[in-house]
Amino acid sequence: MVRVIGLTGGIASGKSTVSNILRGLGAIIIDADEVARKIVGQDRPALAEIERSFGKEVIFEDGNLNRKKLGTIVFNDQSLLKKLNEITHPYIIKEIIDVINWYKKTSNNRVIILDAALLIEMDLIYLVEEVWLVSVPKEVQINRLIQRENISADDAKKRIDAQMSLDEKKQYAHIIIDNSKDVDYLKEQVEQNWSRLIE
Ligand SMILES: CC(C)(COP(=O)(O)OP(=O)(O)OC[C@H]1O[C@@H](n2cnc3c(N)ncnc32)[C@H](O)[C@@H]1O)[C@@H](O)C(=O)NCCC(=O)NCCS
Ligand SMILES: Nc1ncnc2c1ncn2[C@@H]1O[C@H](COP(=O)(O)OP(=O)(O)OP(=O)(O)O)[C@@H](O)[C@H]1O
Repeated sequence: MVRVIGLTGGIASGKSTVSNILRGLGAIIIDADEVARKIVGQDRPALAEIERSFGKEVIFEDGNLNRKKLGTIVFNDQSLLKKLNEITHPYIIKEIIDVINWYKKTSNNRVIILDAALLIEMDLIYLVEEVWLVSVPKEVQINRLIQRENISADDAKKRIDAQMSLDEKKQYAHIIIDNSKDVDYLKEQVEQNWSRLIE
């Protein structure tokens, strides 16, 4: 049997860090950001739709998506973010379901971690048996985001505010992982939940 766990949390809350720990413990990771990058690859229909809606200026000369430019556009305008979601989400959801089904057919006795910032917003909860939520105080989240992306505090806040709030997400969570301290503290909680899961 293949089991599927949803891992969610705001931008830069620490989902990838948790996924890496879980991979080391034997989990299969499906990273929704990676899927989202794949479906806008060159010659993919989603990329053509983005070009039609957002114009040539979000496409590099070599045909690849200018992610930084498109990010700046959509994270400054809710209605444009909605438009981008309407184009990309159906492709992302289809690909995630296809990958889960492939693992279900080809694997046995494994746990899949579906790492998705927008797990709740994209209505993917029905695919998972538990929702694990990575929680960080907003100030810590802003600081980690600024450091990782090298962006301004203002841009970091805009990206955070484009997502469902942590309090709202908590209503859907079975497990809350506290990532306000160091990585050892994070690891301890992840290992505990993994042991409980595979017991
Ligand atoms: C806007 C884009 C081009 C910016 O690309 P960029 O390389 O700068 O960021 P990246 O894709 O690595 O995303 C980083 C983080 O931003 C946040 N984020 C991304 N898309 C969204 C969105 N539509 N709404 C809210 N937050 C988002 C997530 O926390 C994500 O982990 C890109 O994020 C995108 O195409 N987004 C739409 C697809 C999507 O919803 N992806 C998230 C799937 S969970
Ligand atoms: N406990 C921690 N202490 C210090 N830094 C941390 C901790 N956890 C994560 N980080 C750092 O914070 C940043 C965000 O973490 P990570 O990339 O895992 O978040 P994420 O939720 O996967 O982000 P995204 O939403 O963009 O996918 C990274 O630079 C990571 O190295």
